[in-house]
Amino acid sequence: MDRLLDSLHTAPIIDKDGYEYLVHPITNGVPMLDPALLREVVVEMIRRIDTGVDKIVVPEAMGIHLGAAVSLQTDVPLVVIRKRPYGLEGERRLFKETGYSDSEMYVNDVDEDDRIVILDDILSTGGTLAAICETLDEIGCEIVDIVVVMRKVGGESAFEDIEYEATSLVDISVSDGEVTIHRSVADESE
Ligand SMILES: O=P(O)(O)OC[C@H]1O[C@H](OP(=O)(O)OP(=O)(O)O)[C@H](O)[C@@H]1O
Ligand SMILES: Nc1ncnc2[nH]cnc12
Repeated sequence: MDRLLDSLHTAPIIDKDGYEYLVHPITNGVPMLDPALLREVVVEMIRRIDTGVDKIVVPEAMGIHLGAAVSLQTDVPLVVIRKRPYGLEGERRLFKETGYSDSEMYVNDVDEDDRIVILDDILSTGGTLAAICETLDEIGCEIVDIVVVMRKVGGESAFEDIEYEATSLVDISVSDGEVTIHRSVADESE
């Protein structure tokens, strides 16, 4: 996890209307994503999921590179929850709130009884993952694992109100222009 931990200390932090926002290769694709960093993260994510599931589900946009890499390695099909509707039969709309935006997303191709792994880059206010889990529950899927690269700790999380647990590779806080690392999976092997 050296690459991920090092990259967190060098990532720029910008102000989004008072919200301290980390600009990181995994969460933004900016600064550019080193393949060795992506590989390190994806290997750790795959270690933490049941690869015998029916589908990997990721939200657009910054779940896509992670989901694509995990899908290639595991042969599990990838479903992307999109920010635009296609109007296809069975499409479901969800409403999500994050720390800096409110928006709609659209779920296609997830069916009752599907066994699902959800992946994403970051769990921050939890609004995105809470909305996704609620919608997959309504459809009648089984959410087997939820894995994120980073979890922001120290704030309120909508995700705490729901029955699922998310595994993170690293827990961070972002404050006064600095990232603090609270825990990482690297600690588990010590
Ligand atoms: O826990 P939350 O507060 O919901 O924040 C986490 C979400 O925020 C980001 O997505 P964003 O909606 O900014 O879209 P992007 O992936 O297109 O950058 C990120 O990729 C997560 O999906
Ligand atoms: N890149 C990011 N930095 C800080 N908080 C976030 N919440 C969602 N994405 C984030």
